[in-house]
Amino acid sequence: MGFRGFGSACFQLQRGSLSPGIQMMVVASAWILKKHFDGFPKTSDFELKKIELPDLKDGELLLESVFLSVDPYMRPYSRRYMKEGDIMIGTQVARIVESKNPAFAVGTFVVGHTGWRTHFISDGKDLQLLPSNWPESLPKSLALGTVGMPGLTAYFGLLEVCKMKPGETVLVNAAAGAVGSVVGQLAKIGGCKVVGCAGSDDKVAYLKKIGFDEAFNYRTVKSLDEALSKASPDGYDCFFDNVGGEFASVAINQMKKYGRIAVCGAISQYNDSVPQKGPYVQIPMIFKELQMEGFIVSRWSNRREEGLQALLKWVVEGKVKCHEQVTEGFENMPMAFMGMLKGENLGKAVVKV
Ligand SMILES: NC(=O)C1=CN([C@@H]2O[C@H](COP(=O)(O)OP(=O)(O)OC[C@H]3O[C@@H](n4cnc5c(N)ncnc54)[C@H](OP(=O)(O)O)[C@@H]3O)[C@@H](O)[C@H]2O)C=CC1
Ligand SMILES: CCCCCCCCC/C=C/C=O
Repeated sequence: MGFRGFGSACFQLQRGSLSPGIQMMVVASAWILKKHFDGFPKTSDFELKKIELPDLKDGELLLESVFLSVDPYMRPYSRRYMKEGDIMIGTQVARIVESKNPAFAVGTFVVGHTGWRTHFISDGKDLQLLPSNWPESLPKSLALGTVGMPGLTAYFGLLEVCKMKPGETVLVNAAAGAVGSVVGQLAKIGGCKVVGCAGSDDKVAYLKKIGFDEAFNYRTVKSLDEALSKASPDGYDCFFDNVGGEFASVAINQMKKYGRIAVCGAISQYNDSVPQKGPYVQIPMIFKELQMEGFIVSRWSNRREEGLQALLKWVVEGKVKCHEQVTEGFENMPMAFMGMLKGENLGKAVVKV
């Protein structure tokens, strides 16, 4: 596994560390969406704010973020679900530093969904515990990646949407990223041939290292159509689409009859101010009798434990390899987010506080 930058968590101020009876104010840092993104996000769209946290009430916990996730969905979600001035949406692995809730012990690590902030207060209801059999030696940051939401996206997208079967050929784009790298490895475990596309030669080398049968750099091939055809002359049974746009328009023509397309993401369109125009999907859909289904991973929230246990087992057994792109420092959240959108990450992009 390629891990970088692990170390101890950083405290800003720890309440309860002074003499009994003396309470220190905890000040959280938070990144705010100052201005809605127009095109590609800019540094000036974000603002770092300080938030004073109140004393804990009975039943509450104080948590400090240890790792925070930067994900593509934040770009389209911000426009749809956030207003200017809101804390940036997001998920973190956090450690409980103070507890007035007997169900949660100080020192426990959990996954929270409270956005880009260093500290927060919770009543525990919105927190997800890491699987109880999480090995001590396994980085907890993986709960944001391979053994977290992106891994679950790969797992349910392949099993339930692509309905992959042994012997089939699976195509995945953004293949060296958080979701794509798991898609390819799960498809191999499932007995498929796997073709992956990524945006640099280093990423292509990584895909081959982790077992992809064919991989190419979509930025440097002369013709995407020819490269797809060369990688699988008989076409594709399953297409796990993370990218959308022009890539998907070309790939759809290489599907086999009755092929299945899982529309997972459309990152090539997230920063468009003006929507892209066709080619349109209807003609290949009709003549190849394709199934094309969009999905959001939360559809399978009731099977989260099943997915996490399967992913955790494969990771522990070494059957699924993980790589993380770790950016150091909470102050670098916007940079890490923008870098991920530009393709600077290999594997899951996370920030270590
Ligand atoms: N439906 C769902 O429930 C979920 C959907 N998703 C979606 O899955 C996709 C992958 O997410 P995730 O694995 O977290 O992110 P990644 O770790 O794959 O990071 C994003 C990658 O996208 C690629 N990329 C960026 N811009 C473009 C572009 N214009 N054309 C082609 N590729 C581009 C870059 O890789 P490269 O260098 O190869 O270009 C970049 O590294 C996203 O579309 C995301 O929105 C993610 C989670 C859940
Ligand atoms: C506050 C964090 C909510 C996490 C939601 C994750 C859902 C991701 C769905 C992704 C869609 C497209 O990228």
